[in-house]
Amino acid sequence: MDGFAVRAADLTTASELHPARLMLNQETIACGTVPQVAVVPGTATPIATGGPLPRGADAVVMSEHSQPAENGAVEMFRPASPGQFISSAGSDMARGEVVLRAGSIIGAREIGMLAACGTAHVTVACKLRVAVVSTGDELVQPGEPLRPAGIYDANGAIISAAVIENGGEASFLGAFADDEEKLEAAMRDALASHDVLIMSGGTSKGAGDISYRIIERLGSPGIIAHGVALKPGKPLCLAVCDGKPVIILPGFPTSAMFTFHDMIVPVLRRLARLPPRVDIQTSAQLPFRIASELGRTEYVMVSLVQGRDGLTAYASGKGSGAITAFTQADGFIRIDALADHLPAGENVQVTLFTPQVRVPDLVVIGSHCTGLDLVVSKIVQKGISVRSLAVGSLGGLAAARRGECDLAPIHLLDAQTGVYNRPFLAEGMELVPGWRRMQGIIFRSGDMRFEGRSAAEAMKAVLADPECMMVNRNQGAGTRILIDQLLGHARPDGYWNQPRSHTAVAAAVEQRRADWGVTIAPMARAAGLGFIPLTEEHYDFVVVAESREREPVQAFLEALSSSSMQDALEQAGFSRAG
Ligand SMILES: Nc1nc2c(c(=O)[nH]1)N[C@H]1C(S)=C(S)[C@@H](COP(=O)(O)OP(=O)(O)OC[C@H]3O[C@@H](n4cnc5c(N)ncnc54)[C@H](O)[C@@H]3O)O[C@H]1N2
Ligand code: MOO
Repeated sequence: MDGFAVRAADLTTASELHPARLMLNQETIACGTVPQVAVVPGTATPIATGGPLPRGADAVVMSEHSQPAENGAVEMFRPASPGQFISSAGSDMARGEVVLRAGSIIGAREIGMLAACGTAHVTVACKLRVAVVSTGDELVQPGEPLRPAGIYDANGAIISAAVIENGGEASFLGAFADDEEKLEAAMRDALASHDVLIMSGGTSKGAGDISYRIIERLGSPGIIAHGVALKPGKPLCLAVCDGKPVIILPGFPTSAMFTFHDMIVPVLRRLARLPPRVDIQTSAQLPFRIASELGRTEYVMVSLVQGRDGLTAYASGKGSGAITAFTQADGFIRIDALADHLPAGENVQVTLFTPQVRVPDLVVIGSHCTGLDLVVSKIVQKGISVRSLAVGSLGGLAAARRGECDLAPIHLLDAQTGVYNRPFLAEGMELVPGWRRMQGIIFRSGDMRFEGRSAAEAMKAVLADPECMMVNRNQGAGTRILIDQLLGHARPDGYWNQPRSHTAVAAAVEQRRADWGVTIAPMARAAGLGFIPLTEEHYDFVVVAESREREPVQAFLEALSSSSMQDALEQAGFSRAG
């Protein structure tokens, strides 16, 4: 404390009425001042917080409890207990005490400890220098324009970040074309200046898959394993070239990531002297049956939602090439190599990506629509967290019945009544109108088989032209019902091309793999395609009764009905309900 160094025995009778009077010594101790004068009985020395205690003193009195007196004296109004406001040497750390153990990760707090001990240099484990290389003729770096048939290099960024997260120092050396000579030179350079080489792509059976052949020339013993019984990740290649690990991860980003975490992370962490990663698990129930390949341990990413009887784990089900599951999933489940499926209702252990389950404020499960993103974005801006799972209208209805979601967006036509959505409601469900989506025939602008024609005329032109190629939709899609109505018994070329999404239909026409298909107006607009309107589809929201009054649900419904949102939806090509 800022005050006076004293002898406690001098102040035993001090009080407001009868203060103790002490003579001031002729020095003031600031921090960093070495005391010269001893505090003898009847004296006090002014001292600053943190100043070293003079010989003889055994307590400090705060200046607030004192008052200057005449003739170089000071009056004290309170007794002091011996040791008061003094930290003695060894109270923080004793001589010989261990302050930091080998193997500790040095962060701000540990650096503080070292600095306080006066330690400027410590011996640390080197960060592994990890070279990251992507391979494939098709790869384009993020930020560059995507050329036809190009694919953005996601693995370079993913693997570099994952290396850093696990204690390494990543140098991303770029994406290399499938040119054996150049790739070999790049691999040799990378190995010369790094401790580990991690590549991705080109490890399965394709003509351009050359990297694993190069490894055999880079050093001994070479390839240790090529192919693992994992899904995703089968073609993983593990090698050691003259003492340095060389890894080729599969090209598909999901496959690359799972094998990286399963097989590479433990090695990197051990080499970096980091403790093993701690995986946190939680149990959940599966809403659907999941089929699995016999003979390969399968990892499936899942998103968790709170159901009535605990957590439900929705599988992402998008396959090795999909990247969105990473950000939408909460974790993954593991299916034994000897199981060919997991039944609906099965209890599973979910390994979490984050230390806790993130329970969202609002859960939306059902049919996806780009219009939905507009509404969701608006309430996310207000700080409401939203989990939106695209499982189709029927999946949404089932989730609503099980109490797993607050809202289920659906667009289901009841063939008997010709009424949308309402006939599908069960007890405890309410329908809130969403918006309408005009379905129609899409084509490339300028195609005279379609340009300026009615739907009937266009269909006549299509059926008269054997060169005209269509793209269909999957069974069960509302759009498929429309297509079948248009075609009657006709089966034009392309009929068996049956993708599962509006986006895929638009892409097929845009990229000239088909000349026409049926999708919604906003999709045609976004892809710059011509459009012949057919009929309007109703996209509405099932609200689960027990959620109706919840604040996030109210916020969603308010955002939905606001005039600014209705304008934004209209601008995006949707039309108002009702
Ligand atoms: N005949 C067989 N074909 C395939 C087999 C097989 O056993 N026999 N295995 C399949 C499995 S399983 C996987 S996984 C893939 C992985 O193959 P590769 O490691 O050779 O990968 P690529 O063919 O180079 O690429 C696959 C896919 O991923 C894209 N890719 C590649 N690099 C990147 C990157 N850096 N960022 C984003 N995307 C990337 C690439 O464009 C391809 O689309 O092989 C199956 N085939
Ligand atoms: O092993 Mo591959 O990753 O299943 O597609």
